[in-house]
Amino acid sequence: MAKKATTPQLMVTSEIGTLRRLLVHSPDSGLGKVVPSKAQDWLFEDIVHLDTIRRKEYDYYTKVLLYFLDPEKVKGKLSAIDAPQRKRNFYKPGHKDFFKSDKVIELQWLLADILNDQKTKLKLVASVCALEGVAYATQMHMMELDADALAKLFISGTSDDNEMLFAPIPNFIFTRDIGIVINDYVLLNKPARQARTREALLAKYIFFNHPLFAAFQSKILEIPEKHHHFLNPKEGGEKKVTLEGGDVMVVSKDHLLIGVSERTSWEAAHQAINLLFEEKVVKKVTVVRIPKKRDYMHIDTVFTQVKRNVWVMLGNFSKKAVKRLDEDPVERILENAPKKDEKISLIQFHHKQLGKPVYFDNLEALLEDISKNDLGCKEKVKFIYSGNNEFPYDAREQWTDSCNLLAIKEGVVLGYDRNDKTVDAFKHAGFNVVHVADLLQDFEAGKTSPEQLKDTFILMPSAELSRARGGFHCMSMPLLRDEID
Ligand SMILES: NC(=O)NCCC[C@H](N)C(=O)O
Repeated sequence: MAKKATTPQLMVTSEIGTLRRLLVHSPDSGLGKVVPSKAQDWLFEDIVHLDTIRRKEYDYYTKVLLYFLDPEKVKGKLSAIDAPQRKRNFYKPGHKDFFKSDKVIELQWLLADILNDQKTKLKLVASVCALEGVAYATQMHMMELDADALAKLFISGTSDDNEMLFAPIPNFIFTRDIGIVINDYVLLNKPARQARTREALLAKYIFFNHPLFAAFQSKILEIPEKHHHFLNPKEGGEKKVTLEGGDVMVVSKDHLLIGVSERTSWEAAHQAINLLFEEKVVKKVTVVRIPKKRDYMHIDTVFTQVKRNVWVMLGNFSKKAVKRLDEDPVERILENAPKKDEKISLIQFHHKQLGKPVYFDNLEALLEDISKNDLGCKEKVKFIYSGNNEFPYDAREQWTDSCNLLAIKEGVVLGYDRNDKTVDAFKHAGFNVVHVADLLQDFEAGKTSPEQLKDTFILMPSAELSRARGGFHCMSMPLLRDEID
């Protein structure tokens, strides 16, 4: 793709405008190398079965994305693509039959592209080897590899002759967390966890070197560390500047949400606000502070947007939960005393009145304000709750990403098929629910089309994927969405 003239387009002004272009990464062989003793360090909840996660789960995601964003690649061809003798070659970056879409863009493909340039190759080999403590002789050997083999090695950690040279980066499938497009800017991430450091390095090289982003070089933003941070005696302490894309949501062209969470620090939110206001990227930033908990990780694990007036969220941050505490003083004292970090707090900054922030009491109040005041929505704003807000399904289903949905166009979302109570709540709210396999069959049979779909929850198989602890919002980095009027 590097040498082809592509129309470089980067523009995301909402969470729900029709998706036109995104970055993805399909599960590579590194996921099949996660061992139980490293699963937690590598941020997986369990080990996964590679063939199942690919063939029975993620490949459906690829197909449905292509059907919506780049239909010529798949329309009328699905049974041939999936024929056993084709050995999934369509889905394998580096294979001659790979789908090579410039709408559903595979990161490994972009990485191989930039590695065709000798100077970039030299720099990136040196950087990866320094990061992973690779011996000099191996580094020299890596310089001999061709671009496809090297890209594969950088991601999976394993060479073509099956030698594991360094750890895999199994979380690279969660492309949301490598960077975020805000209007026509790209904000690069600073991962909080060691296991995701190589992802950030590869992403940085791709954004600064791939022709797809050539026109946007001055708009790639890196969050600065604090001045003289290296002199700070508290290494790894509270003041670390870390920010991951799951904590950044572009809810309108003027308004950005930044989560402060297990992964994104106050310090990073602070630096990002200054930078974005300085560059005039947005006019308003709301900081959504959530408890630092593995269950919640990023703000997109507790809420996402479905339509202008519909949101899915976890009931713990609802006004009902807040009100219940207000009405029962004993509970409030008990709730607040031992773990005051357990509540959500919402503070909104306007670039012209930085000293006068606006506070919201609960998540619904903020989301309703966005729907009505940022998006001009006249209809009643609706909230669909994880697990239909019934204990214990609310917590169980949030854990398996009931709140982490990807809007492929307004009202049409992709989510896991295992969150039964949440799906029931969607039905109750008037949404159609369809399994992706049936939907693709209907597309192929011409019974329906992406354009015809409205208010639909597309059920995606999830037994293995959910063990990696992220949903389709996490598995997508939108580059281009239509503006919503
Ligand atoms: N945006 C997201 O919420 N991403 C999910 C990342 C899951 C990954 N296993 C992690 O723990 O970083």
